[in-house]
Amino acid sequence: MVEATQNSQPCFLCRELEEGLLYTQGMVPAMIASVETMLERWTQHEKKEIEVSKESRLLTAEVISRTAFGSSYLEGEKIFAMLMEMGTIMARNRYKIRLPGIGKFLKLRDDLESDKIEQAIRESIIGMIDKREEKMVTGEENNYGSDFLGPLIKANHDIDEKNRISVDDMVDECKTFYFAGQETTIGLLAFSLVLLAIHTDWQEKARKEVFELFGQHNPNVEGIARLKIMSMILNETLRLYPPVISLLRRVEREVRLGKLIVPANTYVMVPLLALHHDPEIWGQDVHLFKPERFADGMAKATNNIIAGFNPFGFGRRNCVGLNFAANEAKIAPSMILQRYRCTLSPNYVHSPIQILTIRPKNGIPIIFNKL
Ligand code: HEM
Repeated sequence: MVEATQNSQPCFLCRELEEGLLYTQGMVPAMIASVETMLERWTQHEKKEIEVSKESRLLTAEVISRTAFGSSYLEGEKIFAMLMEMGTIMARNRYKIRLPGIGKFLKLRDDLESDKIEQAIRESIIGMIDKREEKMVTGEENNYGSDFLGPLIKANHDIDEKNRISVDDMVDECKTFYFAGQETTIGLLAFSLVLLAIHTDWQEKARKEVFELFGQHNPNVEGIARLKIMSMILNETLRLYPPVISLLRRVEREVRLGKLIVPANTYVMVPLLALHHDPEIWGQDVHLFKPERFADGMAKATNNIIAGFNPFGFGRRNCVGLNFAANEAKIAPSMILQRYRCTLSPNYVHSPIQILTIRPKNGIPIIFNKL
């Protein structure tokens, strides 16, 4: 079997917790409030260029801070900055070959720097946890909170050892949540806005759908589930610019893959980007933006090779944040389209680059004109 692999033994209890928390629709109001904060900022910049990748970074940070940690972006700002720094170091060292074992004795500058950042992130997260615990002890609150962090702390205090998670698990969970939840969603939001700004016919179709479902009101859970055009646009964005370009799996026992016999313990890379751009799956127009591919379902879009489209991974280690990301990626453009018509700035230079995830190298300047 080809199995998911991670650096450490996965915390399956944490995964169960994540699934429970992330599949709820209760996070929609916090997402809407975060988009409102962003749009409020935009009122100062109407008709001028807005740097959309920066805005997407702020928005996703605000959404995660509010939904997962019950705080505003400002409180989590330090952690986001440190994680970004850590991401840059990781990307810089990704393809460097090191002799096994030597890293224990010989620390390079980046190793020392990342150890320092990791310790500081840990301290910040433990600080947030301590604050919650203190409020419980003093009676200021009668639970640990209903966001993502609350149930993690509760699980850390579970009297049943089987259900208890360690402090390290809690810290790891928070880091994963901040990191996995932000970098990926920034790419989806930013590139979907680029494509809408270029393909104004699809922008109009999406706007029409948004007005039909919500009018001038904020998106609601029922309507979000019915956004068909928007879903097609987001799928096509994820196909062209998958934030995660490959998956890694370790083969647990010998397995036949087509003509290949793959021995146990081999690492197999699943190249999502290549699959998403394979003309055999998508046709000769594979490089064009054509959301209509997804109009009649996944089987039709992928020429019956459903494994050809997997932006969120697959199997039991697939992305737990899929619904969370889908909600956020539908809410933000819906609320933007209700207010603005957008066009790409002449200063835009198309330059997707992979730094852990796919992102725009030179930013995304877009001009927003009030409807
Ligand atoms: C456009 C947005 C996103 C994309 C494209 C994406 C993609 C992915 C992919 C490809 C994986 C690896 C899956 C595999 O190996 O099969 C993954 C894992 C994961 N994602 Fe996402 N993700 C997104 C958003 C999010 C969000 C918003 C969160 C949390 C709020 C999140 C949390 C996670 C976690 C915790 C894992 C690890 C799951 C595990 O190993 O059990 N992701 N994601």
